[in-house]
Amino acid sequence: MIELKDVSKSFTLHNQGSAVIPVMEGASLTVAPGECIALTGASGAGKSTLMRVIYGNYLAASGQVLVGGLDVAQAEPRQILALRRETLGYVSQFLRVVPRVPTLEVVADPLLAIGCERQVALEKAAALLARLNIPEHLWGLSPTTFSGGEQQRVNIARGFAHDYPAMLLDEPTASLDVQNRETVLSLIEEAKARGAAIVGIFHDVGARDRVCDREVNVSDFTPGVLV
Ligand SMILES: Nc1ncnc2c1ncn2[C@@H]1O[C@H](COP(=O)(O)OP(=O)(O)OP(=O)(O)O)[C@@H](O)[C@H]1O
Repeated sequence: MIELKDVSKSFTLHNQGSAVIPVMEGASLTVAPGECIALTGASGAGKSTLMRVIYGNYLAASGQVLVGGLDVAQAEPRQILALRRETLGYVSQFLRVVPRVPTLEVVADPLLAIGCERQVALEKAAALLARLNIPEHLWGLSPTTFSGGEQQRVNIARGFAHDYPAMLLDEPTASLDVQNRETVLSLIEEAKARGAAIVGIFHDVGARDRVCDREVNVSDFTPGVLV
């Protein structure tokens, strides 16, 4: 479902004499449907960069980045937008809040975007918000004024609204209390059970051990490092 073949990435610092910083070389990995892999490696090793390359935020310098058969490294912007709508979900650590849009709509939005019937989308959004302990009296309000933890849980609800075949999870359990952490781990297990291929960054070792089938150490892809 997700397959990287010999991917490299460098950054060109245009404001610093166009210095070129190679950050990744020979990155290859495969994630099968129903499998969850954890990206590991020291701070600065390139975990977030690899996730952004898969999501199409960063363009790989060479190699293939296949998600559901589409090579993200070669795809047109409209193909990447369709991929993100239908196939590839991304749960980042922070909610990008749109002012004035009620929480229920924020969560239902990915389902409405793929043509799901409105009532069905709102019901699924409500079920997720309830599971993640967002009090019902907040569902009609914009999450702009919510606490950090509440925004994080709204973001997770939104990320799991559509049953994406592939998902990227950036520290999905960071700073959650025990009960909500448990709910998120269950959501990940359910996504795996329905066949989602998942790549995640988990600093929570207990969470990683529970939901991840394998670890991929991105330090192995650091340029100049012999493996
Ligand atoms: N937009 C960018 N421009 C220039 N360099 C970048 C950019 N993004 C990342 N880097 C560099 O790429 C390297 C990898 O960074 P990355 O954020 O992927 O590491 P990480 O493993 O996710 O770290 P952490 O665990 O601290 O979040 C770092 O040296 C970083 O400075």
